[in-house]
Amino acid sequence: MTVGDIFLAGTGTRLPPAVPVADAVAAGRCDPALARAAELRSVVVSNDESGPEMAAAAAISALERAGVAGPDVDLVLHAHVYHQGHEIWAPASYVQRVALGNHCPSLQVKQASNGGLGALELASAYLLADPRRSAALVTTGDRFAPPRFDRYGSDPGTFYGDGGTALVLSRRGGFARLRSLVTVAEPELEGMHRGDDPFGLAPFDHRPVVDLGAHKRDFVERHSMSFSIARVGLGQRTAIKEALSRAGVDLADIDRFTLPHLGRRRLRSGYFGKLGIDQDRTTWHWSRTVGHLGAGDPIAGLDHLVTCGELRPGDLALLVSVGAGFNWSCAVVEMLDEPTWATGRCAV
Ligand SMILES: CCC(=O)NCCNC(=O)CCNC(=O)[C@H](O)C(C)(C)COP(=O)(O)O
Repeated sequence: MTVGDIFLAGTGTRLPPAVPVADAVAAGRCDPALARAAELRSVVVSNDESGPEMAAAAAISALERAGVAGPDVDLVLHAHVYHQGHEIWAPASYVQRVALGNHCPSLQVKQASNGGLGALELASAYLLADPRRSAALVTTGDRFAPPRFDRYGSDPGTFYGDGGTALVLSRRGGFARLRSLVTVAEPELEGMHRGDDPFGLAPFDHRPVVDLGAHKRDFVERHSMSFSIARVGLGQRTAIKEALSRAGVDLADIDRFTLPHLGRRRLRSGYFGKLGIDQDRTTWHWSRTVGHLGAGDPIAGLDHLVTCGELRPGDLALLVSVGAGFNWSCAVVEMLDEPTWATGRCAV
């Protein structure tokens, strides 16, 4: 999508305290070999707040920064990956009630870890479809808590963190402009997160803990690792290339990259080397203290880069995202102003 006049008016994150990976290793909660390969320093872990509660808190911050209130918002999209705390329930309506109190449509978006940018793409199209619409709220929120999810071992190579993120899109203006947003899909890879398990009747029918490693092993046994690596790499490269092209820029024009909060091994094999991305211009140095926030990595990464003053007016950011399916979204964002929350003060 080459986007017309869609602006980013405000971002917000709600991240709980960081737990050092070394502590998890010492306590026997994290495999030392996985910790050595992932090279994360810590993951943020919620002891009390659920994904929707953290999403709502992030939304309140983003709306305040954007100067946007309930009556201005024409759509709420809440993206998530994992259990939201209740069974038959509407977490998007919870975020809407707590953060907005308005009456526009509110929906959940599930596109695994690509859900944040997937929601951004849908919200952009929704705003462009009707000139009377002016703003949309996109949130993400997840809490990857045990016993059913092992944040260090359920997806070997990725350590998961808990948190909420929010982004306010506006047609009236903002600190940045959405120059392009492209999504590429490859459903041939959906089996990589399903494996050989039959379809169940209820969550966790077949295994007590999420085990994406087992599903990947089943898939690779049938389709080979070379096929998997090649198709995953092709999809990511295609999304990046198309997003750059539609924005009329090259990779060399990009000042900062928000990358998926994967471990270092996965980033090295899938991003740094393959795409020729200088890791010092990415969010890796920060994401290695946070962990994978499910659908929230791109919004959290952008919020971090802006808050830390790493993105200045005129700079370009490439938001790079991937989700089981697979789906890959990439967005080019052009910084227009220095927002008030760009304090330059942030922990890394
Ligand atoms: C909900 C989880 C989710 O959507 N995660 C995003 C998709 N997963 C990833 O991108 C993680 C990296 N995995 C891969 O690239 C593929 O599984 C490969 C290409 C098979 C490599 O696997 P690895 O050897 O790193 O386990």
